[in-house]
Amino acid sequence: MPFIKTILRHFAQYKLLSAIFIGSIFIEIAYSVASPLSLKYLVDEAFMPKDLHAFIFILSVLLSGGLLNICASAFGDYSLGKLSGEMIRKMRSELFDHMQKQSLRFYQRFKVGDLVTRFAADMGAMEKVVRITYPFLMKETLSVTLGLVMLFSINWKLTLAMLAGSSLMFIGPKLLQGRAEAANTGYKEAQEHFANTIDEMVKGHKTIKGLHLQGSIRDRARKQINELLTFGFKLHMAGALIERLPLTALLILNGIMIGFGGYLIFNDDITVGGFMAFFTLFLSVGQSVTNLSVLIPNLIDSSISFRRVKEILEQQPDVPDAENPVPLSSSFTSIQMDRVTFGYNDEANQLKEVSMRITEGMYVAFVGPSGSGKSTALQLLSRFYDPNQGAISINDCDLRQASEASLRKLSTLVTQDTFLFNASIRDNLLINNEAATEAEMIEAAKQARIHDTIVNWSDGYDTQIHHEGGSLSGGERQRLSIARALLRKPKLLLLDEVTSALDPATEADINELIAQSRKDKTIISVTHRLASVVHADVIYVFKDGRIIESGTHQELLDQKGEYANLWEKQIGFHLSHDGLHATVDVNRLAKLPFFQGIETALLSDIATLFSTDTCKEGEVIVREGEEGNKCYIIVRGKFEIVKNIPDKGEIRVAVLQDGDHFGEIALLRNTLRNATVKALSPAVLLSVRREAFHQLTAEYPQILQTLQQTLLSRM
Ligand SMILES: Nc1ncnc2c1ncn2[C@@H]1O[C@H](COP(=O)(O)OP(=O)(O)OP(=O)(O)O)[C@@H](O)[C@H]1O
Repeated sequence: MPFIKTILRHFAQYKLLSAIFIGSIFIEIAYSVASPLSLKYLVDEAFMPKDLHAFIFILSVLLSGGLLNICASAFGDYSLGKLSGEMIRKMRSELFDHMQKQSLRFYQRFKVGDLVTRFAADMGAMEKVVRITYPFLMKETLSVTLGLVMLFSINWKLTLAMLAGSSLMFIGPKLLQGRAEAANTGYKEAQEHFANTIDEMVKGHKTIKGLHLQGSIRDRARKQINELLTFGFKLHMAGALIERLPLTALLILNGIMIGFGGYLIFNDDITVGGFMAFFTLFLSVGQSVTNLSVLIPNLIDSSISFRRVKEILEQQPDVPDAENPVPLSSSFTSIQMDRVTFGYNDEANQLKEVSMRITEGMYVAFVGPSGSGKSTALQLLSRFYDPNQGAISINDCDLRQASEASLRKLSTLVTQDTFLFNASIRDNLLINNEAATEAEMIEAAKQARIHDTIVNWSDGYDTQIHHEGGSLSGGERQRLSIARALLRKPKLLLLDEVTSALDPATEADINELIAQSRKDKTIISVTHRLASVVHADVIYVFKDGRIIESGTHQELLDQKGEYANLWEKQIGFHLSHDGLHATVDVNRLAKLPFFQGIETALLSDIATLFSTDTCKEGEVIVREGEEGNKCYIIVRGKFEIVKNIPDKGEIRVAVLQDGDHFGEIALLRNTLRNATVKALSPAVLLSVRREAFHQLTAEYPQILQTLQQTLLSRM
C-alpha cells in the first residue's frame, strides 16, 4: 500500500526515534512469544521432574523479561507519539500549503464541503492509522512471524497442519474486500454530498428562503441522509463479516489442533509441556492473525482517505511561482496586456487578443455589456490566472516571472465578493499590514465612508465579525474592503464593481475618493455605471472578450459606437440622494423601443405614471409562471433572467443592468411571466402598472395602438 510506504519513508527521517520504536516492539513481541514457550520448560523441566532450582530459574527469567517489557513499552509509546505526531503535523501543513498555492480554478473545482471533509474526516482516518493501526500492524505481523518460527521449532508437523487449516481465515475477508471498498467509497461520497448541502444551506440561507427553496433543499438533504444510511449499513455489515469470519475459522482450527496434537502425544512425537506451549502460542498467534484481519477495514478506510488527500496534493497550481521570482520595484510605471487570450476552460475563450498599456497615474475604466470579459481582464491583471496566449507585464516584467509578494504589495484588487475574516473590524483592516498605524486605519475608514458606522457600533473597531461578515449589509462589507485596500497603500488599485452595492450618496463619495486617489495611484475600475467613468483618462469598451473601442468619454461619444449606445441607455434618469425616489425624462422614455412613435406630450403623462421600486440583492422581482401586470426599467442595479428548463433546472439566460427594461408585454395584457428576474445587487427600478397605464390609454387610445404595433412586431 502506498500509504504504508509513505509512513515508512517518514519514520526513516527520524532514525533514533524509529530505532527506539522498533527496538521496543521487538522486546514486546519477543516477550509475548517467549512467555507461552516457558510453559514447555515449566512443565517438562520443572513440574514433571519436580525440580525447584529449574522452577526458580525459569520464574526469575520470566519476571526480568516482564520488567524489561514494561520499560520497552513505555519508550515505545513515547517514540510512537513523537513519530506519528510529527508525521501528521507535516501532512496537515503540506496539504494546507499546497491548497494555498492553488489558483481560483482549483477552488471552483473542489467545493468547500469536499475540502473540509478531506481535512477533517480523511486526515482523521489517516491519523488513526499512523497512531494506532500501523504500529498494531507492525506488532501483530512480527508476532505472527516470530510465533510461527517458535511453533515450527516445537513441532513442525502440527505447525504445517495448522497452517493448512489457517488458509480458511483469509479466504472470507479476501472475498469481502471489494464489497467493503465500494461501500466505503460510497459512504465517503455521501458524506461529501451532505457536507456540500449543509454548506449551501448555511451560506445561501437567504437565497433559499427568498426563492422558497426549503422544500427542494430538504428533499435533497433527505436523499443524501438516506444514502448515508444505506452505505453506512453496507459498510457496517462488510466490516462485521470481515471480523467474524476469521473467528469462525479459528474455532475449526482449534478442533484440528486438539485432535492432531493428541494423536502426536500418543505417538510420543511431542511432550505434554510442548503441546501446552504449542497450544498457548498458537492461540496467541491466531489472535494476532485475527487482529490483523480486523485491521483490514481500517487500512481500506485510510488508503481511500490517503488517495483523496493525495489527489489534492497532486493538483498542480495553474498559476505557479517562478523558479527564481523577480521582485517588482516598489514604484509603479506601467502595466501592459500584450495580445492576451484566455479561457477558463477549453470550451471557449473569454478574452481574445486583448492588448492595452496603462501607465503611472492613469485612471482607466473597463466598461461593456455583462459577460463581456471586464472582470476576467482585471483578474488576469492581478494574476489570479495566467493567459493562455500573450503576456501581461508590470514595469515591463512578465507577471509569470514576478514574485507574488512584490506584486501584491504593488497592486490590490477589490472585488464585489467581499470576504471578511471572523475577527474584529480592526484585525480585518490591519490584516497582514503591520506597518499601518491606528491613525492611518481610521483615516482609511473615513475615506471609505465607513468610520462613522463603525464608531456607532457598541464595540467600535473591536466589533467582532461573524459568519464572514454576513451580518453586515453589502454596502458595509464593500466599504470595509475598500478601507482595507486603501490602508495597504497600493500603487495600482484594481476595482471590480465596487460601488454596485452602495447607495447613490455613498457611491458619489467613493467616486470622489477615487478621483482624489488619482494623485498618487493608478486606478483601473470595472463598472457598468458610465456616469462614474466620465473623467477617466481612458475607457476600454469590452464586447465578447475583445476591446472594441477605447478613448476618453467624449471621444467615445463622438464615435457613436457601443459606448455611445450604452451611455444613451443610462442617461435620463434622476435619483434622489437616498436612492429611494427615481424619475425618468421624457426623452429617455421616447428611446424605449415600445414607446417609439408616441407623442412627447403623451410621454410626459406616461412618465408621471412610473413609481420607484427598490430591491435587495437576491430579491426576486418577477417570477416565472406568475401573472404580471407591471413593466420595469432598471435605474441602477444588475438583474439576472433565469428560466426553468426541464431536466436542467434554472438556467441564466441574460443579465440586465442600468437602462435595461423588462416585462413590457404586461402593459398590453395579462400573460404569465416567461422567466424569473432576480436582483444581483441592490437595485432601483421604475415601474408602471397596467391598470394605471390603461387609465391613460382609455383617454388616448392611440398610445395603446402604437404600443400594440411595436410589441407585436418585436415578438
Ligand atoms: N470562473 C469562471 N469559470 C467559467 N466561466 C467564467 C468564470 N467567470 C466568468 N466566466 C464567464 O466568462 C465570461 C466573462 O465574464 P466576466 O465576469 O469577465 O464578464 P464581465 O464583463 O465582468 O461581466 P459582469 O459585468 O456581469 O461582471 C462570462 O461568460 C462568464 O460567464
